[in-house]
Amino acid sequence: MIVSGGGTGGHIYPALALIEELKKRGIAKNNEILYVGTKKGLESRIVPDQGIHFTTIKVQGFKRSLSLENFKTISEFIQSVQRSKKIVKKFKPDVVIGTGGYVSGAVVFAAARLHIPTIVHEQNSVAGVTNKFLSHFANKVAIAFPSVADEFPHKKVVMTGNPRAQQVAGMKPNDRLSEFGLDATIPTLLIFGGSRGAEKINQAFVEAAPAFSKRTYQVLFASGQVHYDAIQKQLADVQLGKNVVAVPYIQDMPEILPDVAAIVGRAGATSLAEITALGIPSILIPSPYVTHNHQVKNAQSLVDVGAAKMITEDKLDGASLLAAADELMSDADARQQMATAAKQLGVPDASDQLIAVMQELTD
Ligand SMILES: CC(=O)N[C@H]1[C@@H](OP(=O)(O)OP(=O)(O)OC[C@H]2O[C@@H](n3ccc(=O)[nH]c3=O)[C@H](O)[C@@H]2O)O[C@H](CO)[C@@H](O)[C@@H]1O
Repeated sequence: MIVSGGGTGGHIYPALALIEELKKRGIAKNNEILYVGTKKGLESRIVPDQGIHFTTIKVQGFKRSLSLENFKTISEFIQSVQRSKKIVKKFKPDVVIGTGGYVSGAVVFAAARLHIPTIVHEQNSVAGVTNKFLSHFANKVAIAFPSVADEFPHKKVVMTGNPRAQQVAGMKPNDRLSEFGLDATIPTLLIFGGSRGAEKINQAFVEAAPAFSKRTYQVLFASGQVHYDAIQKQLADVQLGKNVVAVPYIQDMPEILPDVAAIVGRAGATSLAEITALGIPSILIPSPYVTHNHQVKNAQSLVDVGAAKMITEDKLDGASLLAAADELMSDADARQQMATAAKQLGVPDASDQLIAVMQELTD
């Protein structure tokens, strides 16, 4: 199998979760799996760390408006398809799966041209540009939100959920918070802005940090790797309480999530798959910088059933973050109700469903 998806964690972790399940069930061995990404994307750090065979191609994203740069991009796309074809011909996979991001565009397109069975996985409630393009060539389009079905060729669509949901659904509380110097018996609020961090959320955290330090609940905050130095400088004059911990990135999120009482974060689709798989109450601050504002739609599906609260980014500052956090962390009953509502949206067998689609194509 060749897997390709990249740029941000939201496209990478579902692929890794699928790979983990395939290996666990003995369907594929490590040397039967190749991950194709880019050097620049987060995948070049995350995937090799997992011991998965990894190779890269060079790809560039399309600009929304027509520009000279686009011609360069088109020529690079053609080159990356050629390079992908070489990789596919050499590895000879039975199936190729794309989980989004520009890199998967080249790889899945190349495989489809070589008549290899292909699947694209769309995590979001609004179709990504790459997946929409690929849906014309791929054999199947696996989705995680029923509402996105209409954006793809009807006959190819299968609702599977997001494999990351199955990976976290089986996790139990295990006191991994102690590794951060926190006490797992005290309710803990996890704050992070998607896989790359979000400046506005980071800023609000810095403003609220002195007040968080006086609360009876704990706060674990991940700034995103690239923002960490700046955050440390800003926190230099703040006397952080023992109950507040700031880190650049949480490497092993599935191990941590069962121990957190609530989450403040973006509304990336893979984060939401985790939140609903485990039933974690959340305050969502959708990124306004994504295609067709899809994070608002992602978030709305949780808000509509009482599983989450939403703060729009323009209303976010230290005071509004603190007020929302205090409200949620002081009301265990409300958290329980939100947790129950969230869990009803979860798809804890998403990997099994996606594997069934793969097997159907390759049998
Ligand atoms: C800005 C952008 O383009 N965002 C998109 C991107 O988000 P992004 O890459 O932020 O994706 P998600 O929020 O969906 O997922 C983030 C993933 O990173 C993990 N994590 C995060 C922080 C950390 O410290 N450690 C860690 O492991 C989370 O547990 C989760 O598995 O892909 C998502 C899925 O297609 C889309 O819905 C988002 O709109």
